[in-house]
Amino acid sequence: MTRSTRSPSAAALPLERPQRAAVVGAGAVGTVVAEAVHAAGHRVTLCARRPLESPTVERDGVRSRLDVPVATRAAEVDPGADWVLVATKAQDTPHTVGWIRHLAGPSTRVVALQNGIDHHDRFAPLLASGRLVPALVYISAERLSRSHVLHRWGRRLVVPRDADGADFAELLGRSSIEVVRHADFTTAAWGKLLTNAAANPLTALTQQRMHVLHQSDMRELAHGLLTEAVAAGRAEGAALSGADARQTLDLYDGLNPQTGTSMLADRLAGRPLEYDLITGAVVRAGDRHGVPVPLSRAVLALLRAQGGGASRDALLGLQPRPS
Ligand SMILES: NC(=O)C1=CN([C@@H]2O[C@H](COP(=O)(O)OP(=O)(O)OC[C@H]3O[C@@H](n4cnc5c(N)ncnc54)[C@H](OP(=O)(O)O)[C@@H]3O)[C@@H](O)[C@H]2O)C=CC1
Ligand SMILES: CC(C)(CO)C(=O)C(=O)O
Repeated sequence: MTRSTRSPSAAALPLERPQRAAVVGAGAVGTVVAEAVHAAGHRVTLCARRPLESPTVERDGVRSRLDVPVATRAAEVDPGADWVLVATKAQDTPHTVGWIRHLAGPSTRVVALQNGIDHHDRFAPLLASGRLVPALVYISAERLSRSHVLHRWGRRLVVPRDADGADFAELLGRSSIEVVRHADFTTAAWGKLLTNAAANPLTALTQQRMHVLHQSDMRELAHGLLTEAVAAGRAEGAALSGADARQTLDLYDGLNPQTGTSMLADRLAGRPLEYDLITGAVVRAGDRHGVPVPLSRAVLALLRAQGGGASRDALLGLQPRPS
């Protein structure tokens, strides 16, 4: 689980001026984070692959329009942004290369707002300029339509505890999103992966919302998947224990049973699933270290059999899928 290392002594210095940010991927997370950057007083452009009219975020029954420009081609946006925030699904990352190469200059920070543990590997082939800031997303949001995002719960992003992480915290300092800087990002990333390791595949495979995990046999399966993920993460150097698996089950218990996951949303919409990013990561780590992960392997096979996923090579940008 995420352990906050935020401390007053680690506070960021104020950024010199309103920053210019581009959010690539105007979906659930991208729209919520763009709204926050805008609310913090910065200039934001939403970069979408198709025209988008009047993006709105709904929260607690209130729908707010996000009044920022939407671009559909890189040439419509000035190069040299201070921040490029990428919030596409992982398998779409290679296709953001045109945006990133156009928008990022030497001092640009490219923030990867995606699930998974290998943000650096995923983005390294795409960055010709600028620096990557991996961000773990504790924001649950769902696209109800292309321009209507329901923000269900969560207002936290976790980044490494370094200078770029400090600037990112400052960027969102005057928004309702909290940026937590973590000194041990491997542990933070595996802690975040735990939140996904059972909930995402099990909701997607059953096409049920979180209430499915209240069923005793599904809860047992969830606990098994989480225990495997803890073991694989530990072998990779993450400071996790069985308590983290139990805390993740507690987190699931505490959620509104009608909450979904990003993978369920993709399954219901017939989009590719990020299985390689989540269950695939557990299986690969298990295999690397000789840690048995039979449940994760079985779940990975089931997810693959749904079709429409993305191979590891595609995720790393080595073999881009056709648009
Ligand atoms: N949703 C959630 O609650 C959470 C999601 N996450 C993670 O955050 C990341 C984003 O997820 P989420 O917001 O749910 O995803 P969505 O599917 O809601 O949004 C992704 C967006 O990216 C756009 N996109 C894809 N390719 C490109 C491209 N080449 N150029 C511009 N835009 C592009 C899509 O466009 P189009 O509209 O055309 O499909 C879509 O609008 C994922 O890694 C996910 O696992 C993490 C925590 C929670
Ligand atoms: C934490 C959780 C489960 C929140 O929605 C998530 O990360 C996802 O849906 O991908």
